[in-house]
This record gives sequence, structure tokens and C-alpha cells, in this order.
Amino acid sequence: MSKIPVLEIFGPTIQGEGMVIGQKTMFVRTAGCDYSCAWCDSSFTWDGTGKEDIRQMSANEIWEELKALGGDGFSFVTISGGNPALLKNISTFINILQKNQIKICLETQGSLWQEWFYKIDELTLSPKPPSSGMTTDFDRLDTIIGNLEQSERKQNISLKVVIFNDEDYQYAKKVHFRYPAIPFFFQIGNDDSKTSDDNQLLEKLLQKYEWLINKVMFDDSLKDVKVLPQLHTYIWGNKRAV
Ligand SMILES: C[S@@+](CC[C@H](N)C(=O)[O-])C[C@H]1O[C@@H](n2cnc3c(N)ncnc32)[C@H](O)[C@@H]1O
Ligand SMILES: Nc1nc2[nH]cc(C(=O)O)c2c(=O)[nH]1
Ligand code: SF4
Ligand SMILES: [Mg+2]
Repeated sequence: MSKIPVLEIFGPTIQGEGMVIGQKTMFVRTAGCDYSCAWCDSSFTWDGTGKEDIRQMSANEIWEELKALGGDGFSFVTISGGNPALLKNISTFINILQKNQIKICLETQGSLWQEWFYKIDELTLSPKPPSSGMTTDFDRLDTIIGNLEQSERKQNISLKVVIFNDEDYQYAKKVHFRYPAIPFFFQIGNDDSKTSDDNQLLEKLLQKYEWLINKVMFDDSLKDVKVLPQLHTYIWGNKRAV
């Protein structure tokens, strides 16, 4: 059976971001990304620094490890990366989760399509703003969102754009107005994702969160949007695998 490159399996924890923030979940983090965002908080998945920790695992081995870690205490698994959408064979893992009545959440930037997206219960598309240094291929994103909308999966997807500055904010608005029917989340960016000084980080993130809330509050062109922090960083700072 074909293998999946896995960097982290952890949980139970809470989903710290986006459409199901607060949800109790297990996490599976795959290796490899087709992007290289300037501020990526999981750059060990693609910059070579996590290379030694990559495990080539079968879908069944991942499932067994999730059960060993989470026991009977979970019904939700979040797949993130890197970009899990690089991996066609995740479908075998998804089938195992579905067979076991586990709800599935996926984090991806929306640069690549996979047929197994149809099986994701909470699919977060997170196109990247200018500060990332990446360029969004909007034709690709149109195709992904179009496919899911046509298959009546609209209620299973959301858009989440990370904001570091005014230019990112303008980009986020452009994305929201392009897909007005898709639930939209602004997420505050963490520009210090390596520090271990939790108190200083928290203070900084709270200030930035307030800055972003104020922008949205006084922006009449934005009505039906949500503004969120990365909740897990407020609790555990930049700690990995939480
Ligand atoms: C590490 S990425 C992995 C999934 C996928 N590659 C993506 O970017 O959507 C998971 C989420 O973390 C967000 N993220 C990455 N670095 C961040 C940072 N420094 N501050 C806030 N959010 C960040 C991404 O935008 C994405 O929504
Ligand atoms: N608790 C927690 N919530 C998260 N939401 C998205 C994450 C990610 O790195 O994709 C993440 C993560 O790493 N931890
Ligand atoms: S797309 Fe996601 S994993 Fe890839 S570099 Fe950007 S934030 Fe990191
Ligand atoms: Mg993260």
C-alpha cells in the first residue's frame, strides 16, 4: 500500500483556527509544500529542517497511531501540513476515517485540487496574501470552489486569509468579494513564530488582533465576516504539536 509522508500526529487538542475553532480534534501533519510563505509557522514541513522526522506511513498505521494517542476520546481529525493536497493517496486514509464515523477537517491553501476534497466535512481554503511572497492562482481557486459548490458542498468550506498588514487586508477583501457566498475568516498573522517568550508574544498578538478587529468593525463594505486569532498560540505560544 502506498505511503503518506507524516511529520506530526498529535492530540487531542482544540482546533485553534477558523470555521471550527474550539473543536476538540486530533491532528495529522503531512510533509511537503508547493509554497514557501515568508512567515510560515510550519516551515519545518518543507524547508528541510524536519527532514529527519518524516515518517512514511500507511493510512492504516496513521489510524492506529491516532487511536493509540486519542483512545476512545475523539470523533474529529484535522489534516494539515505542509500542503496535504499534494497527496493523492490521502484518500485511503480518509476512507478509513469515514468508516469509523470520524469527521474530517482539512487545511490547505487552495493551490491544488484532489477528488477526495468531496469527502472533507470542514475544508479550510487559505489563499495567501502579498506578505507571504506567494501569488494566488485565482483560476485554480475558482475551479476548486466551483467543483465543491456544484456538488452541494458549499456548507463544508470556508475561506481564511492571514493578515499582517494593510496590503494583506485589501487582498483579503478581494478574495471575500470574489466568493461572497463562502464563509469568510480574517486571521491575525503571527510574525514571531519562533520566539519562546510566550508573554511577549501574547501581548503582541493581542495588540494585532485588536488592530484587525478595529479595521473590520469600521469597514462598512464588510458585513458578514469573522475575525479570529490563532487561539492555540494564545494558550501554548509557538509550541509545536499542540
Ligand atoms: C501551516 S498552514 C498548513 C496548511 C496549508 N499549507 C495552508 O497554508 O493553508 C495552516 C494554517 O496556518 C496559517 N499560518 C501559517 N503561518 C502563519 C502565521 N505565521 N501566522 C498566522 N497564521 C499562519 C496558514 O495561513 C494556514 O491557514
Ligand atoms: N491547535 C491547533 N490548531 C490548528 N489549526 C490549524 C493548525 C495548523 O497548523 O494547520 C493548527 C495547529 O497546529 N494546532
Ligand atoms: S502554504 Fe501553508 S504550509 Fe505552505 S508555506 Fe504557506 S503557510 Fe506554510
Ligand atoms: Mg499551525
